[in-house]
Amino acid sequence: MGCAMNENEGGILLNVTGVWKAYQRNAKSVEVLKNADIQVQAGEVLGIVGASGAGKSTLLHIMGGLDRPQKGRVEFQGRDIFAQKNGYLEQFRNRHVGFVFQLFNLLPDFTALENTLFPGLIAGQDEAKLHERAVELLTQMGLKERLHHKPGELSGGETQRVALARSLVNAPNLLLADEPTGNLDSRSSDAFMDLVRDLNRRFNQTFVIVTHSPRIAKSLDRVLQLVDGEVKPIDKELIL
Ligand SMILES: Nc1ncnc2c1ncn2[C@@H]1O[C@H](COP(=O)(O)OP(=O)(O)OP(=O)(O)O)[C@@H](O)[C@H]1O
Repeated sequence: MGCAMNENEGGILLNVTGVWKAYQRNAKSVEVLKNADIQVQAGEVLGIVGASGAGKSTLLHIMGGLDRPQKGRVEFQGRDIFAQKNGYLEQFRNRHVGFVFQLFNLLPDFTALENTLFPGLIAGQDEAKLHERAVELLTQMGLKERLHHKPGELSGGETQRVALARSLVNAPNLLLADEPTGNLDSRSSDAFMDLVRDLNRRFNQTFVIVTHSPRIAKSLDRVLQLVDGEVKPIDKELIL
């Protein structure tokens, strides 16, 4: 790809400590995260598994600064992301984190290329360089012939690869993916995970991937399990 991806050089990239999150439901408070801790190492591909409703998406959203915990800290480069001055959180989300969701979240009226450009335009990247990088990323994803197609004209696998290109356009330190292959057939899912591996190997790109798939979980560097609101290590060999 020929583009500097980020400055990940080992060590803890994101340090989540004592995170607590409860939702109000029918006038009752339901505790989803209770003292959840996660240390994401720079350059790893980390998996998060857990039963449906265990709080995986909630945790991922908090890690990416999309949602606030009631207690606890999320530290990036030694700073508590929720305790900084105006504008920090938006900047953190836009420049340092990339998100890939199961439902892709692409804008339907814009082409693959335009969707990929958006986060870079918001970040104020130089337009010519941004365009070059977006085309390069989409080409890398095997989408050179699909640059001007809208999401409705793409397959599920292609759409998800556009979402991956879009999430990488600002060279984020951390890529957070919530069930990224949940809607894909096994071939597209394998192709997506091959790209993840390739990005990790070539650019030391750090990933946190929430997955229900035992096959994907087993292929990751390290897997954590969310149980009763807490994060616990799990032996990959024991994942069925
Ligand atoms: N905004 C909200 N308001 C109220 N309850 C919520 C909200 N978001 C999530 N929840 C509840 O919190 C719990 C955890 O949800 P979350 O989506 O984090 O779980 P999950 O592990 O990602 O589940 P799944 O694997 O099914 O996607 C669920 O019981 C869910 O219903």
